[in-house]
Amino acid sequence: MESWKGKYASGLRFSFRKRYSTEKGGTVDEDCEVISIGHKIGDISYVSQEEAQQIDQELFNEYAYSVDQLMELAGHSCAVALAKSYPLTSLKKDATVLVCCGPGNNGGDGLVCARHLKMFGYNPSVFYPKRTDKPLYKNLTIQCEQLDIPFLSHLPKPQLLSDGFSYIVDALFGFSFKGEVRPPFGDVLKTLKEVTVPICSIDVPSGWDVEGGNPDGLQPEFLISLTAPKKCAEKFAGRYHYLGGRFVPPGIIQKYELNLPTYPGTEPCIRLH
Ligand SMILES: NC(=O)C1=CN([C@@H]2O[C@H](COP(=O)(O)OP(=O)(O)OC[C@H]3O[C@@H](n4cnc5c(N)ncnc54)[C@H](OP(=O)(O)O)[C@@H]3O)[C@@H](O)[C@H]2O)[C@H](O)CC1
Ligand SMILES: [K+]
Repeated sequence: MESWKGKYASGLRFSFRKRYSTEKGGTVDEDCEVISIGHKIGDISYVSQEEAQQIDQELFNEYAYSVDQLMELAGHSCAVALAKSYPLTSLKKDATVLVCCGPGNNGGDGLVCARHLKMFGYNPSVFYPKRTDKPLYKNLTIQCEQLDIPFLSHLPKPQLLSDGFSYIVDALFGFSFKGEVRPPFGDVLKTLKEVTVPICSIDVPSGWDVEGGNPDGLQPEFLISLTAPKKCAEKFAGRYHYLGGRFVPPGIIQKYELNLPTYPGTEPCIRLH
């Protein structure tokens, strides 16, 4: 398993060896590397809502990425992490998955993810209740439709969802979610809370405060943090936590003093726990 064991991305990097005492009186050594000053050794960074939005804007404005590019990389990393966590062979034969997409870029990640899941042999459907007219979203929608990915006109009841899908991808809201949830998404989140199949959240579990979480909200089994985990991810208690969106340049890592694990080989995502 390529899970994270205290290795960090590039930046001001140095390595050292930590020695632990064991209960039986022996010692265990652990090789560690750290980048940047200002974080406790071994800590991974959890960014605030403001930092996440600043990093996002810098990627577009200073580093000249387009949203389409980053969304494609982000959504692809989500599909890969999902395929690692829920391999086709572990699912019922038709491998049906529902991707619930919100009105912003988190929803766009969901549309990209649905397309890649289809390419990987899964059988995704999309629920996308609040659409925008922006060409990017229209194109992502057409790309899914051209792959015969069905778009549901309404969200079925929890029992039907639990019977009909192996897991549900939550791409409703990401790091720009603020305040009390507004219609029609209150009903959507209420339904998702009642399903018995795993909920898999992209970037932020929807309905959670981006920094404080939400103890009464969705409790996803899977979370993929994009770019860097948001503060609320410290409260994530599910089974699979991945980091994806392998596009953060060293300049951003240094400026924001991000301690992030090194992605192995050519992987677009890495399991944190
Ligand atoms: N740099 C990266 O890591 C990238 C991440 N990506 C993904 O983008 C999202 C953030 O996208 P953004 O468009 O900024 O915002 P969201 O998708 O989180 O949500 C915005 C929409 O949600 C509506 N909203 C906000 N709060 C509420 C609420 N309380 N109730 C209902 N609706 C709400 C908001 O509506 P407004 O009326 O307020 O405008 C927006 O419509 C990030 O998390 C990643 O998933 C990019 O794909 C690539 C770069
Ligand atoms: K989400």
